[in-house]
Amino acid sequence: MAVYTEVPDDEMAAFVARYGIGELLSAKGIAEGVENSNYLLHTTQGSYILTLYEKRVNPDDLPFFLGLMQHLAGRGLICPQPVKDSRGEMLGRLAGRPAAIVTFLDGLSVRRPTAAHCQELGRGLALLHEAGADFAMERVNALSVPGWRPLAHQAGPDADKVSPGLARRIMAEIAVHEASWPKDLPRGVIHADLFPNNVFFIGSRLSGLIDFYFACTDAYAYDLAICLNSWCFEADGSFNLTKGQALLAGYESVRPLSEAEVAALPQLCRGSALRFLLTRLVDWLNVPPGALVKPHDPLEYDRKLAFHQRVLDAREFGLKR
Ligand SMILES: Nc1ncnc2c1ncn2[C@@H]1O[C@H](COP(=O)(O)OP(=O)(O)OP(=O)(O)O)[C@@H](O)[C@H]1O
Ligand SMILES: N[C@@H](CCO)C(=O)O
Repeated sequence: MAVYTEVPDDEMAAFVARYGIGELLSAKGIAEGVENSNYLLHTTQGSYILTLYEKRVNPDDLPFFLGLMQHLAGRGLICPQPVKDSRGEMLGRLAGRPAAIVTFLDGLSVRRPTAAHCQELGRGLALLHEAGADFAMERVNALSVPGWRPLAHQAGPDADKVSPGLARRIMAEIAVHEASWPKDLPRGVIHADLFPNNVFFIGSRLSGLIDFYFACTDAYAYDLAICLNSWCFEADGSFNLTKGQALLAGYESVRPLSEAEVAALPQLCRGSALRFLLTRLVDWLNVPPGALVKPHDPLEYDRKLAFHQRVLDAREFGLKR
């Protein structure tokens, strides 16, 4: 994560003191990520992550995110667990922002996932879907089709400064999905941002999932599409069929896809590429002055979108049927 909000030392220590997690020894801003401000805390009792929720997080959604992590951890999924303060509250306020402390997970994220990592990830994603199936709360995916036109307007004509013709390409793509987005697919809790930086491994074994702040209620296969996009392309822009096959096989080893999900996968991949192109574009054009953040390249997702516009069948992602 990034650091948008600096917290004075005395405020930080007073905040941590309310949680019964020992005395604060150090608090370091974490430069990775783009969404919220994160600090790695060391206390006399161990390590924790402090998150201050920023612009894209609606405070009304925080009970969903924190409740979900608690629910998934209770179902045996390895994910951060929100820590309660002395009044039993998971959500606090620090430096003018909503804030929470969660447990620290061991493991490392991989920059260049192998097919074995993709297989583990696929399995982990399906386990997440199963573990979330009986979570009682719902959250609309604010970054699905109805959210794309407002994002495109936010970027406006400046999109063409990033790549000539981009504004027009985006509007044409939005129109395609508004007219034909698949409905009635199996749905439930999805992570919606399970990129390699949000998945930890110890050796080749998946050891934990983090960053549930885009989680929502949506089609399971859309989560798979997000992972195909973020795990299976190479740095040269090519799609790695072996990785796609491994990811899908890992997923189906736990939760086989229905025919409708298989048929919808090419469009879901296309829409997911557009979603990340749009949010990255808006962020690229609006870096807050002084923030410790490195925005992601929107054009990476423009190239992925171009790939998906030519895909006709999920077998082109490595699906073996
Ligand atoms: N519970 C945790 N345990 C260990 N490390 C964590 C934990 N939560 C976050 N981190 C560390 O902080 C970094 C940023 O966290 P995270 O990915 O949640 O930020 P973000 O701003 O939401 O990022 P993104 O760009 O993926 O949305 C991670 O890469 C990881 O190194
Ligand atoms: N994972 C996202 C950032 C968080 O939404 C991206 O890479 O664009």
